Amino acid sequence: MAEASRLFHTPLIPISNPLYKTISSTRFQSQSQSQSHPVIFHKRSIHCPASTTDTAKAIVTRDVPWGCDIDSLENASALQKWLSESGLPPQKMEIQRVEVGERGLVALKNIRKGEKLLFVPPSLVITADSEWSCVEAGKVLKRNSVPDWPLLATYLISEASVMKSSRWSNYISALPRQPYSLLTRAELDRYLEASQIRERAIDRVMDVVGTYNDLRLRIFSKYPDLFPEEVFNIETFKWSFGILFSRLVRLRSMDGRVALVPWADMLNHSCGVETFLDYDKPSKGVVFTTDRPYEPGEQVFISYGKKSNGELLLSYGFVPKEGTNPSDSVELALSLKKSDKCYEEKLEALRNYGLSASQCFPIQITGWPVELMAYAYLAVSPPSMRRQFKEMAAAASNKTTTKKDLRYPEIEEHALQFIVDACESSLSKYNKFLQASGSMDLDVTSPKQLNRRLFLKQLAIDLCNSERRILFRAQYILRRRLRDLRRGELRALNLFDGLRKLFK
Ligand SMILES: C[S@@+](CC[C@H](N)C(=O)[O-])C[C@H]1O[C@@H](n2cnc3c(N)ncnc32)[C@H](O)[C@@H]1O
Repeated sequence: MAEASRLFHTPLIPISNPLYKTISSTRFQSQSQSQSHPVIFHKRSIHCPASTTDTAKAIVTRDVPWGCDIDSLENASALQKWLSESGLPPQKMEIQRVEVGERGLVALKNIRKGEKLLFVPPSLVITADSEWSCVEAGKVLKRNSVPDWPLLATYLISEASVMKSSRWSNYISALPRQPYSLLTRAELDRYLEASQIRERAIDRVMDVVGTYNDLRLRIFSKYPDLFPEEVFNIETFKWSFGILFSRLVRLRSMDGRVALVPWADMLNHSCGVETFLDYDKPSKGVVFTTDRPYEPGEQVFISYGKKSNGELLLSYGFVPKEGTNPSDSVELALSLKKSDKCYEEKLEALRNYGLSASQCFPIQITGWPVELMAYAYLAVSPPSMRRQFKEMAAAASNKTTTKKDLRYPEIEEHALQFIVDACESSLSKYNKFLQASGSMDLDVTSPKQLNRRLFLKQLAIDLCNSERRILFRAQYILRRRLRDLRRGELRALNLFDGLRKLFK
């Protein structure tokens, strides 16, 4: 099984470091649509006293290049040229406009299965140890032990702000100006209303906002010459975090370091391949090994990991075609009923195993986890079964190794019906969203905003359809089980009746 090379579940801020604890209470003021538009800085000097290059001391007098439109190939060609001049060996692929993923790497020659490709040298890889154009800014962040993610996010902004003086300027210019991997709160409310992935997306935005606020409070405000607010602000942080979410990789053979790997990050994801990026010690470069052959003209893919469509949307801003992702799953929320006579007892049992009164379980097209059934048993069990609450809660938790596959025939029908009802209620949200999406207001003034909205709307519809499909399937299987169970009970009843009559 290919392990995900990409790392996007890492907490942005290690909890152990109190300085960078997430501010979970951070409130959003609707960060609004402007988030995704290039931020333009005028005539603001960044005082960069110990910079390595003369030009890095430069005064920022022009607009900062915050990437490009993702369908523009001009910047991608400049990137390709710069990379080969900077030590990237000759490649069997080049950046082209592609059908899947806008820009991607396309085979120029026959590529065999099992062939190693790329060989990006460490000198062309961006890590937390990369040199800063503004040396002093880097020193301040390191002195404050800023973890890798926020450090790299600040690094990207800092390098972008010195434009051509940064050695990464060709790379930064080719990055997308509008990463779709970090949506605004308003967008999440509007488009992800039906999906449970919305909660995770909100947490992610909160983490980014919290991280920025911490950095601002504890570092940026103390060094305004190094980190002027016109440059280091929440809009630019959302941009840089959006880039990190969709492009950062964890290189397992480089001690698990997280890195931006120019060129390699032009590879798009396919659910049909299992190969991923890693550092290759013998060749001293970042490579991947193909798991299928490619002909000239074919787009070459890697795997971003075994992720559901919702997770792919969350981190990368795309949804694979319906039915093409074998790792797809949907979160189904189950809740204890407040009217349950044993509500408090059940809740206590759940809490003892780190669960709560409302819990999500992943459902796949092939089935659901045993923990979901255990939770359903607990939710429907009558007071007479209170002695079993503890074992049910334990089995509902994935943190224990106790017997999971519990069966309580006396309440099985109830438990199955309970899950069917949860599917029903979830499906009605999807149906409502899909019905409403036809009349969704897309009346915006700027064409760029309109593009973004249309794009997000389509993503939301695709996600809804794929999640709904899994729920329909689960509901179908559950209903069949219920029918069989009821038929079995009826047959047993008839048999019992027949025997009674016989003995009369
Ligand atoms: C690591 S980058 C890959 C290069 C990217 N296509 C570019 O032009 O910069 C990841 C981004 O590529 C796009 N992408 C990757 N795989 C995709 C796919 N299977 N379908 C649609 N978009 C994809 C998404 O926008 C994602 O955020």
